[in-house]
Amino acid sequence: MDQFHFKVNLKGMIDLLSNHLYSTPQVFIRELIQNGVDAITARQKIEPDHKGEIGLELFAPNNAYPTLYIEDNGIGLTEEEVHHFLAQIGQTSKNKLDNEDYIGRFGVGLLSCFIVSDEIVLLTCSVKEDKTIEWRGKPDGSYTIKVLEQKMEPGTRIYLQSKQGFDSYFKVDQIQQMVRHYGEFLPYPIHFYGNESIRLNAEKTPWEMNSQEALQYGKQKMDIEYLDAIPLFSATGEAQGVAYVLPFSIRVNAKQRHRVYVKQMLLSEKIEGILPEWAFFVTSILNVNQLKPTASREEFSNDARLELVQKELGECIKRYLVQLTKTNPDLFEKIIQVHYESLKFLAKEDDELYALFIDWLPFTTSLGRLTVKEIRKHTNNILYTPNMDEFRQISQVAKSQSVCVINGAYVHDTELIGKLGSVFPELTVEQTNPSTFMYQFTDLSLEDRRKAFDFVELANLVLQPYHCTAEMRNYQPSDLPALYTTNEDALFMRTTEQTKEETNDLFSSIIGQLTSNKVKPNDAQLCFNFQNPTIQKVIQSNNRERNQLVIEILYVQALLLGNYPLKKQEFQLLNKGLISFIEQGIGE
Ligand SMILES: Nc1ncnc2c1ncn2[C@@H]1O[C@H](COP(=O)(O)OP(=O)(O)OP(=O)(O)O)[C@@H](O)[C@H]1O
Repeated sequence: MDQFHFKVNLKGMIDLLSNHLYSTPQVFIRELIQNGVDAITARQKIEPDHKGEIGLELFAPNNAYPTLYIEDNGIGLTEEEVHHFLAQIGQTSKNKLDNEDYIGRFGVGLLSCFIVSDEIVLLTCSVKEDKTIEWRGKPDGSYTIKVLEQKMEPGTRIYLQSKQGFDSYFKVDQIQQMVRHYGEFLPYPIHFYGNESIRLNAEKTPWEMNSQEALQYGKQKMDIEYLDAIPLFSATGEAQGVAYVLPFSIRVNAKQRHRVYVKQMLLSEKIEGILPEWAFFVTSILNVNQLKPTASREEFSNDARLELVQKELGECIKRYLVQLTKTNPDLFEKIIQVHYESLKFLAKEDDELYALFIDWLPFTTSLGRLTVKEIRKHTNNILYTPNMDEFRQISQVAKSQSVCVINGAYVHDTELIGKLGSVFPELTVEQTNPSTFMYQFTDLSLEDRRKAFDFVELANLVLQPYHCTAEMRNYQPSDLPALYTTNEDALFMRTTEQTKEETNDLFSSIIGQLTSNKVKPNDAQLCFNFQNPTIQKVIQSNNRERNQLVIEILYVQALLLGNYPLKKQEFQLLNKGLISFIEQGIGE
C-alpha cells in the first residue's frame, strides 16, 4: 500500500490565523516579545544569573516600508534547531517537561508575522553553539538558511518589514503602545531604542504592590477611585492579583470583565468567569501561571481547573471582607452601602457569612432604609411582607404607628429575614399582610359606629360593582382618609380584568373563563379612617349624592396610593368625580 504525507498549505494557514484565530493583526508584536521572554527563561535554566533583556527599534526610511527590529539575549537556536523548530509548523521547543515555565506552546505564533510582513528575517546564535545562523522565511513556505561569517552574542534578532497596507502597525507610538498593552508586566526589561532608550514595561506588577500602591495604580490606569483593593491568590492556578471594589453600584448579576495575564503576558482585558458570579462588585487584575490559554491566546481553555481557581479566588474575597468587618468597619460599611445586593447574595449562600454580615445589611422598611442592627434596636418582633404591593399598602400606616415592617419583596430579602432567628434567638419573625395589619386598627365605639352607619352602608352599595367592601376604623395617620387592601385573588382579578380591557375579543373571553368563579365579594376592602377630618365631614353630611361622589373619588385615590393600575371604569369614576367637584366649586 502506498503511503502519502499531508501537505500543509501555508497561505491557507496564515489566512486561518489572521481571519479566524487572532482578533487583530497586531498580535504579531505579542508573539515576538513572547518568544523573546521564553528564550530568556530557557537560558536562565542553564545560566540562572543571566540578566535577560529585550529591545525593539523601528527603521522607517522615506522610500521603503518600515522595518521592525526586535532582539533578545535568550538561549538562541542552533543550526539544527532552526531546521527543526522554524521550518516545521506546529513544532515547538516548549513542550518538554519544563514547559510550564514558557508562555508559548503551540508552535504557530511566529506565523502571525506573515499577517503583516512578506518575509521574516531571523538571525540567531545559540548559547550551545558558536554559530550565527540567518533564517529567511516566506509566507509561501519557502525558506533559506545561511551560516554567517559575522559573530553575534547569543540571542535572536528578527527583522520584519511591513507589507503593503500594514504600515500603520509599524509606527513608533503604535508599537510602543502594543508592547505596553501585552507586555507591561513581563519579567524582563523591554526597551525601545529611539532617540533615547525607553523602558516600556513596568518594574512592579499590581500583584506585587501593597493595597495603597494597587489603589494608586488603579486610579492612574483606569481613572477610577476604587473603594478598596483586595489581594487575590489561588494555589491551584498559581494565580495572584488584585480585586478592585467598584465605587458605584452595579446591576445584580452583571458580568464583570477582568484583566488577566498568563505568565505575566496579557491574555485579555475581557475575561469573564475567573471570579465567582456573586463577585460582580469587583473588577480584577490577575496573573495566572497554571491555566491554559487557547491557541488564540485570548481566552482560557475551559478546564476543570478554571472552576477551582474561581472558587479559591472567591474565598479570598470572602475572607477579606470578614476580616474587614473587624479591622476597618467604616470601610466595610461604605462597601455595604454601595454593594449590599452582592453581599446579600453572599450571605444567603453561606451561613458563616450570613452571621457575619447580616447586622450590616440594609432593608427597605416602613421606617425607611434600616440595617438589621438598627431594626433590632427598634424591635424584637420582626414583621415583613414578601410582596411589594402589600408592602405599599401597609407601609404608610405602619410608619405612622412607628411599626417597622420590612419589605421582603426584593431578591433574597425574604430568605435573609427568614433566617434571622438562627443568629438572634431573641427575635421573632412574622409574615404580615394588609388584612392582618388592618385588624391592628382599632374598632369604633358603638356610638361612633352608629354615626358612621349610613355612610358605610352607602359606601358598600357604591363599591359593590368593584368587588370591594367598605369598613370604618380608627387608625393613624389621620391624614389618610381611606386605605385599599386586597388579597392575592382580588389582585389577580384586577390584573386580568385590566388585561381584558386591553386585549381582543377572543383573548378576553379566555380570560373571562379563567376569572369566572373567582370573585368573592370581600376580596378587596376600602377601609375609611374615622380619625380623618374629611371623613368626619362626610359622615355628618346628609347630601347622599355628594357623599357618593366622595366615596368614588376616595376609592380611586386609595387605588392610586397603593400603585394599582386603574381599570377603565375607575378612570371614568375619577373623571366624573373631578368634573362634578369642579362644577360644584364654580357654583354651576
Ligand atoms: N526569539 C527566539 N529565540 C529562540 N527560539 C525562538 C525564538 N522565536 C522562536 N523560537 C523558536 O521557534 C519555535 C516556534 O515559535 P512560535 O512562536 O511559532 O511557537 P511557540 O512560541 O513555540 O508556541 P506558540 O504558538 O504557542 O507561541 C519556538 O518553539 C522556539 O523554539
